[in-house]
Amino acid sequence: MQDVRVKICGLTRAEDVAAVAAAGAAYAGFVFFPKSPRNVTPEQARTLALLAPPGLAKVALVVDADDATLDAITRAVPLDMLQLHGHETPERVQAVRARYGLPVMKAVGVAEEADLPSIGLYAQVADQILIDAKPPKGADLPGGNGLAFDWRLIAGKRWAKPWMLAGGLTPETVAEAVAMTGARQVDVSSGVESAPGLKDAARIAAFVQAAQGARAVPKLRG
Ligand SMILES: O=C(O)c1ccccc1NCC(=O)[C@H](O)[C@H](O)COP(=O)(O)O
Repeated sequence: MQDVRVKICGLTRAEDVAAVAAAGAAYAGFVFFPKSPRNVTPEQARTLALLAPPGLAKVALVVDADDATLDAITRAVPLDMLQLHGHETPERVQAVRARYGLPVMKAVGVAEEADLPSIGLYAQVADQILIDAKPPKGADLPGGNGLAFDWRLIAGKRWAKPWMLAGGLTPETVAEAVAMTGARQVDVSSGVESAPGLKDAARIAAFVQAAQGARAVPKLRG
């Protein structure tokens, strides 16, 4: 069975890229959201992306970004994927895929059973789905809040596209999350930081090691 693939999101410094590459993560995420402590400009992201070794996929995370914003990001940064983390409609997902020719991962927030149909809906149009915890009402950030959802909601579920589990994961919990949900890909931000926006190389290494050592044992639901 293949290793669980890991995405470390919200890199802001050259040493973060080095730590993510050294740990063996599959994806490096850059956040373009001014209110975030992890926000980077297209120029900063370009500098960081150019440090990534071959095999480390560079992902730009945007929130309800218009074409002008995406034009600026995609022109500046060598990217492998776009992550749409706002209220983008399925039509907008299709339009972004067509305009930029990059795979698109759509984030879907989950807090209860009623949130699950959206995953199937977006799986029809996106290349990947990020299944994340729904942000609390009034939160400043639509993601990256370090909050987990009840993993039992998705245990044993299958979707038509590859998906990634996110939300409040840590080096200490990721193995249990993988075992419970059957995730083959996981995404983390707060759980590998020493302070908001400050990535911790030791926690990144511990997270990747724990994720890759985990084995999915999904419980099938009736
Ligand atoms: O990380 C941010 O600051 C952020 C800002 C705006 C939208 C999304 C954001 N992060 C989303 C991510 O991809 C996170 O990795 C994911 O939500 C999990 O975050 P965490 O619970 O902190 O591990």
